[in-house]
Amino acid sequence: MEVTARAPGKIILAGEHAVVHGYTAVASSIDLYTVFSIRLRSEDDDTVKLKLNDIGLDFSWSVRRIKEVLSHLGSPFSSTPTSCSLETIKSLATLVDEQSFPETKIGLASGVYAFLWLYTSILGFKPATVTVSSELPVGAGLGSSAAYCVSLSAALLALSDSVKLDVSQKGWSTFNESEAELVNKWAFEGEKIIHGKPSGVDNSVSTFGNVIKFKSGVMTRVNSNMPLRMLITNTKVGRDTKALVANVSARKSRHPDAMCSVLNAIEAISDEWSTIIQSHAVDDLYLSANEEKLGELMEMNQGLLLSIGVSHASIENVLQTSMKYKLASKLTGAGGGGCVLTLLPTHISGEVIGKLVEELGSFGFQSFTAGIGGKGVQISFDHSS
Ligand SMILES: Nc1ncnc2c1ncn2[C@@H]1O[C@H](COP(=O)(O)OP(=O)(O)O)[C@@H](O)[C@H]1O
Ligand SMILES: C[C@@](O)(CCOP(=O)(O)O)CC(=O)O
Ligand SMILES: [Mg+2]
Repeated sequence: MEVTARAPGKIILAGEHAVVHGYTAVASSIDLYTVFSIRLRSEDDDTVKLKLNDIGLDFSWSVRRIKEVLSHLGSPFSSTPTSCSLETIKSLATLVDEQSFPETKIGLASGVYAFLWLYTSILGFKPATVTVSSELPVGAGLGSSAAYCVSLSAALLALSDSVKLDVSQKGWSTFNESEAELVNKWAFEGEKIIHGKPSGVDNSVSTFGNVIKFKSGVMTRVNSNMPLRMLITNTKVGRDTKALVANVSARKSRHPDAMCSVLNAIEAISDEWSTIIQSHAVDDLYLSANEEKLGELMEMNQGLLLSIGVSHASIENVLQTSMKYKLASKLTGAGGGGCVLTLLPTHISGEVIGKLVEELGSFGFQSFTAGIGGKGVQISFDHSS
């Protein structure tokens, strides 16, 4: 039997970075998925194979070697989500180094550590072939790391004794609330390995889907009543969430009062976002007034993100280009490159959007739209082999 789990990426509508420091963010899932498939191998086949299709890397460890390197942990099984210690990360790095990880892709190694931690903690030392592929750009602000950790945790838990799923179901099925909570907690432990200090907003929205408000580890569902359309532009400038989050923390310790004011202002923007999208548009006039307000909030949020040091020349380029078409934009995710959101109000014509996309394309950027606010993590079972 093969288990497949898929988890969506996300856009942060307001409040990235501030949310790491306990201030509110509003985020939504998007209909681009990361998919993990796990096929258990027979017990006498001593290998765990990992195929990372998007980054073109394959790994193969013998179960015996994994056991040997992690022997200090005793039994790896844990029914409750557990953090990976620094000592264990070092051991996991040994396992990865032994497979001669290419120097040029070393920034991706933490995803493999997260895999090994979640795998051994949830499933123990079972031989298997594991494959991942994603529709999300990796490291571009659309929450690929969270979608990776959520879909991996979901597939592993589906094979463990911790959750009891109906494996005879056909097609995609969802987890119940407490199972989803367990998936979310394990995924957060994986995000910690990749990000250092994640807020938890990305793994929560990837697990539960839809639109959420998130503050100090607590998620609230937001009933969006607005038809939101965003153009997502990938500047293709690479960046690393862990480094950007650490830079903001360093700026906060250098200028605590100024940063506190900025982060409070971001929180006010997030709160207003959630109020506006929950309101029912009584007519077109009301809708376009609300769209205008959201555009202004995006401009203000972007200005504050610039002030905390996470914008980038490529992001500013997207902002200026979209401004020519009187459209508001902001970065999404950690910034420093990656993706930018441009609000597409209902009145905007397809022709104008086409022109904007073409102009952005002339800089080498790639623009696309995605469905906003769909389902969270899902699972499916294939009995054909
Ligand atoms: N499909 C994938 N295959 C391999 N690694 C992945 C994949 N998706 C995410 N990752 C891991 O997540 C990291 C990117 O996470 P991050 O810097 O938080 O950016 P984002 O979450 O915005 O895409 C990568 O360096 C890699 O370790
Ligand atoms: C910057 C931050 O708010 C969002 C990071 O999102 P991403 O990894 O860039 O998709 C960090 C966090 O909330 O954990
Ligand atoms: Mg991430």
